[in-house]
Amino acid sequence: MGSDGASDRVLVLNPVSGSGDHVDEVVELATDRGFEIRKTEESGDATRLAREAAPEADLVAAAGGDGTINAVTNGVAAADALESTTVGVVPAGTGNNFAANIGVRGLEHAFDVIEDGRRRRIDIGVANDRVFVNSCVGGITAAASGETSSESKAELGVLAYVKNTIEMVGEFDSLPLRVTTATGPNGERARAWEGEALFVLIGNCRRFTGARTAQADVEDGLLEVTIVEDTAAMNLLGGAARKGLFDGDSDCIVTRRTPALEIESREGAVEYSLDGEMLETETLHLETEASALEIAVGDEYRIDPDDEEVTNGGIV
Ligand SMILES: Nc1ncnc2c1ncn2[C@@H]1O[C@H](COP(=O)(O)OP(=O)(O)OP(=O)(O)O)[C@@H](O)[C@H]1O
Repeated sequence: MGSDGASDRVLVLNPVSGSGDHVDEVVELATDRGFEIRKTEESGDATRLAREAAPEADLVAAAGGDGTINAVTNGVAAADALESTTVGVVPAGTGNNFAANIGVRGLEHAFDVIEDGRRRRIDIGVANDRVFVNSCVGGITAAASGETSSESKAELGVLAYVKNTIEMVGEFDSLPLRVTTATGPNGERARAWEGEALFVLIGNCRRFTGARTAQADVEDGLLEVTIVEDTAAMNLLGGAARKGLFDGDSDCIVTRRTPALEIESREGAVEYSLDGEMLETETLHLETEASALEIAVGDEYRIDPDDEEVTNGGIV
């Protein structure tokens, strides 16, 4: 307890995330470590609970999946407390992509990390007026974003991800989009892409290309944009997943790194998934806020995931 009676550490617990069997263990671990526990009772509670807790708490932890982390971060941002409040991640969801990307391996490990781990200030993505930490995806991926199998295979590369999602969804419509990316930190020299997209994938902490690691550099002030044109789907459905495509080295995959972009639909509203939480809009403005969020990270978290010396667990 703080001197004014407010809790220094609050845990926002989603009791229905994942398979819902984490509650007893999380409550025990959190109680032992002096957390005040606030359980969600319905959809939307996590943001409100975090917003109420953040002005007083030094740390607000989110126990749930990526959607709960997203909600808690939005709550801390809404309280205007990102400067003063650290966010902790307790992975109790289905996919737990964000937790894996910041080196948090399980429930007990999460509390050890909060206790002893490093603190890093990472970028957040802002999509219209909402925050995301891991990724924002539009297209058929958005519809399938709750599915673990598709999520975990993202590490295999963008085409494996696309192929898997197509198989899961069964049918899809491509999106007529115009995507304008800023190439400089202040938005100068915009570049535009226009066409039929099967997916548009924007990674903050998460990358969709076939790189060695699924974690993107989340301290570089840039979003990693991957647009998959619908010709890629045709190739895939014909079984022609050519190897070169996995690196984005293809006519049908456009990749950009940018601090800001705008996606306009030329045919009505598009559904996007922000860390698994849905948003429907015709125009989406995305930008990074560099170093905006302080989080507790595990040993396996890499500032630069492409750094050869550290991608193999720190062994040179
Ligand atoms: N008490 C509750 N009852 C019903 N729904 C809830 C409750 N608390 C949160 N939710 C809903 O849970 C969703 C978030 O789930 P979350 O993403 O954390 O878990 P998951 O889907 O199991 O995991 P992952 O995203 O890692 O695959 C939100 O959309 C939110 O509306």
